Amino acid sequence: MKALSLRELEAAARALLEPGIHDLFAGGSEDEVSLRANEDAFARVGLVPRVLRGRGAPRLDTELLGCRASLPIVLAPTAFHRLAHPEGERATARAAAAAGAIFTVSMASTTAIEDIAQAGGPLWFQLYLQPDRGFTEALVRRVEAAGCKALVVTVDSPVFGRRERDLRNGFMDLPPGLCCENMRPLGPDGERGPARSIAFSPTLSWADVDWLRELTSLPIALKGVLHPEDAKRSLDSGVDALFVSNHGGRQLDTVPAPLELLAPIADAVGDRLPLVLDGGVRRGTDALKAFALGARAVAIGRPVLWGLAVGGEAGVAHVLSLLRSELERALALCGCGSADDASPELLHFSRWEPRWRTS
Ligand SMILES: Cc1cc2nc3c(=O)[nH]c(=O)nc-3n(C[C@H](O)[C@H](O)[C@H](O)COP(=O)(O)O)c2cc1C
Ligand SMILES: O=C(O)C(=O)c1ccccc1
Repeated sequence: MKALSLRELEAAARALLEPGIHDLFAGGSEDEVSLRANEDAFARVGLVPRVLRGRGAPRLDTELLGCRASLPIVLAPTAFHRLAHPEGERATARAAAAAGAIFTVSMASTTAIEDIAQAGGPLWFQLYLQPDRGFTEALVRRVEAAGCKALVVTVDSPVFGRRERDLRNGFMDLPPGLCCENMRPLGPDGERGPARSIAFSPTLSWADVDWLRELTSLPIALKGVLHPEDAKRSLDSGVDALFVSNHGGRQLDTVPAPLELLAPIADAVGDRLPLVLDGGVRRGTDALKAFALGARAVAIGRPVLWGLAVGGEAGVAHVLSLLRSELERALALCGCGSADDASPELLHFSRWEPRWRTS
């Protein structure tokens, strides 16, 4: 039976996945306060539709970091797709390409970027800047050669968040036969060396972003910027976009939902930087709320893994098709002809108190 919603797909994936893998995907850090906050934030904002605006069937196509996309929903970088399905990132990439969606490949992908690029769709590449600049530079060249259109530098991980589900389950590393394929340095004849582990470095600073800016002409997005002062600071480093993200509640716990932090960031950067929001986007209405608060696009993490687990390429295609039709419907019901038509006037923030008629 085909899932009618991402909620149904989540339940189907849970039933199929080995519990430890399910927890690895589903979990957040520490008390999972941020994890819960992400979805809750969308439920707490209401939509107040405008009527009779005659905007016609909504258009979803957009351009982001020089990439055309058929919808403003990006696949967020998530590690280890081959734990969800044997075809892993190849299946994800084929589904994204067929849907005209941008796929952000994780540095921790279990398929090499060159193999993922075979699918032919628009790709961005997510990078954890490594203290070994020589390695980072070689990887950037590799990613450029593979045809990736942008780098997404994750800046919310100076250390790895404490994921207590994984500690309890004893998930330590990938099983034999799987590794982070992009962490295997290429030799002179393209042969792949042993995989290095990904370093998370608390010494990274804006100077490293400046270094990367000099190194490549690819557009650069910073992922995990949540403070308006950091958003402003990023304007000085020549970056091209920001992902407003709390890493799906997997890094610092008790960070508020990105949806709640979006407006001040949009104020801080104005029209100078496009914003991509991720965390808890499960419905077309969620995406619409993010657009109304200043996001140019949203990104989805876990739903892609649910789709993969349930149906490989077809499962991911189903995720994208559900969200596409939900977003079209939400826009039409709000009287919007495109995501650009969404504005805060559509939003209702409840401070509801009963007021009784007394006379
Ligand atoms: C299993 C899993 C693996 C992830 N791996 C990465 C990663 O390798 N790099 C990264 O920047 N973010 C990673 N993220 C965070 C996502 O890019 C994204 O910020 C988050 O999943 C969005 O929230 P959502 O899952 O509620 O849609 C991962 C998230 C999950 C759930
Ligand atoms: O799980 C994550 O959130 C994540 O970012 C990650 C990064 C590297 C390896 C495994 C997971």
